[in-house]
Amino acid sequence: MGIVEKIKEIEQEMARTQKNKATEYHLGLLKAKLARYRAQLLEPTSKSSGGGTGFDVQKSGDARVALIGFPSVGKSTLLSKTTETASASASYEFTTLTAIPGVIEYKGARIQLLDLPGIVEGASAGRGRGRQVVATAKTADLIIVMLDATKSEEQRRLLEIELDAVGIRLNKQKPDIVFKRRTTGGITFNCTVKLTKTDERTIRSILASYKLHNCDVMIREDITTDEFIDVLIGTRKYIPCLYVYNKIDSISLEQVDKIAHEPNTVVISCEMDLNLDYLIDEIWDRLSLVKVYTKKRGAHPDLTDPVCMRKGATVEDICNGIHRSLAPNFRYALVWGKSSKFAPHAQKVSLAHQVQDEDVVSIFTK
Ligand SMILES: Nc1nc2c(ncn2[C@@H]2O[C@H](COP(=O)(O)OP(=O)(O)OP(=O)(O)O)[C@@H](O)[C@H]2O)c(=O)[nH]1
Ligand SMILES: [K+]
Ligand SMILES: [Mg+2]
Repeated sequence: MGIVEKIKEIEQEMARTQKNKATEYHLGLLKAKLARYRAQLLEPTSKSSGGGTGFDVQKSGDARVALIGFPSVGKSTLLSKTTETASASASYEFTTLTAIPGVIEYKGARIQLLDLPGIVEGASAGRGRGRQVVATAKTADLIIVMLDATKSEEQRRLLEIELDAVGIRLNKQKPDIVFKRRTTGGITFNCTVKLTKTDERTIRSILASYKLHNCDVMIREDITTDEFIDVLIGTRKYIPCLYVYNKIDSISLEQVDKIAHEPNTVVISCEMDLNLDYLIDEIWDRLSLVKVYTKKRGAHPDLTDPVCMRKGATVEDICNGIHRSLAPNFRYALVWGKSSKFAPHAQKVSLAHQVQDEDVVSIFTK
């Protein structure tokens, strides 16, 4: 029996099994099995079997945003409207057949926007180019799930299922679990909160089913069985997501108003140029970018060419972004701005110092 059939079989068994306290343990085991088969299916061991990798587009700029959606929702139209790159758009489905990168320049950041082919239900299981599309989504810093405002709500859930199947967790934080493999010593299980959605027995049996007999598990959050499996598998990607409803020119004002109030949602019309500036501003926000100005000794800071970094970036990241010879020869840096302890004066800092938006940094080398 192939992996796909095995997956089907487990899914059927799970659907047959009633969800209650008595079956929780059994369902947990099935989930673990399912996750293992899915991982096998999606991460082929030999390169030649293909399918598991995304489109071969070089990452560029400060962050990557991927456009995911069904055919003809307006992905290419959005790329053409917001970047210098033109991507063919047409009323027929599957106009776009490959990944097309464009660049949004905004607040000193260069954001790569990736137009992708439309996907259909079952994309993650290898239908058409769908698998390549969802694999590419995994490389993004932000995913835009693009939807047609004139179509049913169902489309959103279907896309979420496809992304979930390749291990993408949208708008979720990595669960607060520390998991360490050991070579001896058995299983050490610690929990700092009361577990209401899973229990120690289920977790221990999942560990056993993965043949993990020596490890430390520390759980610091009221997690579900699925979340535990996610951390165990370790290849999950936690990516922020914006739901963008296009074509609001074709629905009523009441409908627009209702959609716009959903969380993580932006409503636009590419054709009528509605709300596109707001969308770009939201993209910038969700990427959690910070910009930092560099300053040479004795000179004014260079305000025309900021260095763009992800939130949490350190002085070391800045060094590496400028030139790889910088960090090895680093002596100290001076930082002005929000991250300086002595603001408005400078603070002398080391490589590990975390910068904040709009800081000015001077780097001193040996
Ligand atoms: N009414 C309306 N139509 C739009 C809007 N934006 C795009 N369209 C139309 O929707 C159709 C599909 O647009 P595309 O940009 O090709 O869509 P796509 O998502 O890239 O499609 P695929 O590449 O085939 O997956 C075209 O006929 C566009 O003119 C909009 O804001 N309102
Ligand atoms: K199209
Ligand atoms: Mg297209």
